[in-house]
Amino acid sequence: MSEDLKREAGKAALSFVKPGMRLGIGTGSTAEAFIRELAPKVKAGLEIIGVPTSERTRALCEELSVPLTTLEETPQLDLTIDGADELDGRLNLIKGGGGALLREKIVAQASKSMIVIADQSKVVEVLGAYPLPIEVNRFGLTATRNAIDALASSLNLSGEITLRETDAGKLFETDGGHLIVDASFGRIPQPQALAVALNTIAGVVENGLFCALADKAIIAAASGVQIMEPMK
Ligand SMILES: O=C(CO)[C@H](O)[C@H](O)COP(=O)(O)O
Repeated sequence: MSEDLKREAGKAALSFVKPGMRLGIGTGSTAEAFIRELAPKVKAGLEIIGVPTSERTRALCEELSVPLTTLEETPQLDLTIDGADELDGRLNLIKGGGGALLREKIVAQASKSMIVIADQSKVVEVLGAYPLPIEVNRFGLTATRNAIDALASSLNLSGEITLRETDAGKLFETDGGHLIVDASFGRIPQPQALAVALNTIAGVVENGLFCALADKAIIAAASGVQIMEPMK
């Protein structure tokens, strides 16, 4: 997505931010564009308090003087604004490309409402072209991968399951100290069923399928910005 489209999506999201709101603040380059739009409004007097979904987001908010709290101090939030790697017409999402899926899901679940910001290329008919991030415990990694593989087969899904590494070739570690495997299933026709089933595997900490969490998506395209609501 071009920087311009990210900025447009971020700017459009601002119109949903009201004075006094407790905001969940997402992770990723589109969420960062939103934070960069939010910061000057805060400086100009908009009163909000944010809960960041990652250490990366926390650092940017601190740098830009966006006031923060923790989910411990503020366990109920009004609105979360976050990016996504893919979304379908029902606003089921794949998230976790930036590795923050666990905190992102905890924050989204603690929010009365969630708005996704993305560009048109992320809207798909069926989720799964983007590899599904699954956060896993280090202990028993091979057993967990095997269990994910077996579960996928039982749901007629197949594809490579790779352990995420950093550009430097080290294991990618989440803010929670866990690892991520990326499952390239290609198509996930029943995301809710897969999300529930994955979380029955003990070594799975959380998966990147966000179902029935987003209320709206702000989709930026060259032709303009559109608001999507979940298809019934
Ligand atoms: O889920 C995420 C991070 O865990 C991001 O929201 C997702 O990866 C989209 O990122 P970007 O806006 O950079 O494309």
